[in-house]
Amino acid sequence: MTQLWHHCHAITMAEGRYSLITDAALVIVDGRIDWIGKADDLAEQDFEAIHDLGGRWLTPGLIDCHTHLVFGGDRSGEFEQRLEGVDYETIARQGGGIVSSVRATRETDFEALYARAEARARVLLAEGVTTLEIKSGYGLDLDSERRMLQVARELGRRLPVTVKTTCLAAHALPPEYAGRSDDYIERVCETMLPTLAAEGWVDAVDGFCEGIAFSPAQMRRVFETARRLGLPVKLHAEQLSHLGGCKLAAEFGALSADHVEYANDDDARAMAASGTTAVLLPGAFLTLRETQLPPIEAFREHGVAMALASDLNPGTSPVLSLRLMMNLACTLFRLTPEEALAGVTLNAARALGIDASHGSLEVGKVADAVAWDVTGPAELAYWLGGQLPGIRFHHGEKVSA
Ligand SMILES: N=CN[C@@H](CCC(=O)O)C(=O)O
Ligand SMILES: [Zn+2]
Repeated sequence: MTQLWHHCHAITMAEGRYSLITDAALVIVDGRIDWIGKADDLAEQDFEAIHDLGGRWLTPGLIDCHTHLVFGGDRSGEFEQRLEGVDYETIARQGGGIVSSVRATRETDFEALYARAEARARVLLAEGVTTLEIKSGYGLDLDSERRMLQVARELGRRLPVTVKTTCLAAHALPPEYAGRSDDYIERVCETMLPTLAAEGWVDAVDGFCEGIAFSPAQMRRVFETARRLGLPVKLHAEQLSHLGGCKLAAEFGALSADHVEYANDDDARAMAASGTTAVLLPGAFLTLRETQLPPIEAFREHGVAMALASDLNPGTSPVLSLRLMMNLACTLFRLTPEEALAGVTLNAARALGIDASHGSLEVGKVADAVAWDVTGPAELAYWLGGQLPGIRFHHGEKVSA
């Protein structure tokens, strides 16, 4: 089907910059952008559908490239503990944290997991998200990890959103492997990843490289397995300390290294050389009251693409707003509003390995877009989250939340 979208100002985000086209028009053919430019330059032609965007500002659809939005239970009790001064690592070492979400998720059946995840996803979609990355990592056994990934895939089937799944079996040590982390990594590499990959549930592989999770050597084993399976990798790296996760990610050509508060100039050089995107997660930074800022200047200096994501999870980032992350990235990390918008569009697409087809309003890319009722692009980072009025398109289809 051939559509005309006109009467708008297009913020294309080509090359990660606004690359603004005022009084723009787009021709959409079968859900992809076939032409984009000044409306005055568009040749006369017939269209099956015409959308007058009423002078709104049109951006690429927002991409949340790091979420754990499938999980059972909640961790509000931990929130109270942290307010009483018990830190995240201590709670994890006491058997709480991720493992408490594992217990709750293992006890939750598919339909209940799906219902809770759908409710969270709908809030993000209402804010303008058109692509979601969703991780496993609260199952930590084959059946529960599979169920999480199946819920993620089902969200992409039932909702107007593109879902990319990531297997995060190397998220934490399950209770039944207490004191035997190498044995668990063996189980992940020899059984869980090959099985879940062969069944088609996995688009990428992730891990948590941290003192309270897995070592660089253990993550190396997981990455070698992912490489053998032909799967791209990403890594929760340098979140609470500097262990060398960013360098390992860069060595394996990872799509992204995420959190990266404790990354340094050397890490930035290595990530720039490997094309690894830095995924900044200000929701976790704020929730944990972290004080170590990610090396933003080093990322800028070495040309490391910076993405932003909600990191929606019950422990470190119980947040239901990607646009709030844009504001926090500006306010806490001093990104510019333009960098923040690139962080949730083209750079987020890079972090998922889909920037050939997503993340900017350019010919050949999917027609995922939002026509915002704002006075200009800076407003998208200015308002602290919440649903701004606008029209959302997914693959060229006008969709409600
Ligand atoms: N750090 C590791 N994983 C999540 C937290 C998971 C949890 O606490 O439930 C994160 O990205 O912050
Ligand atoms: Zn995470």
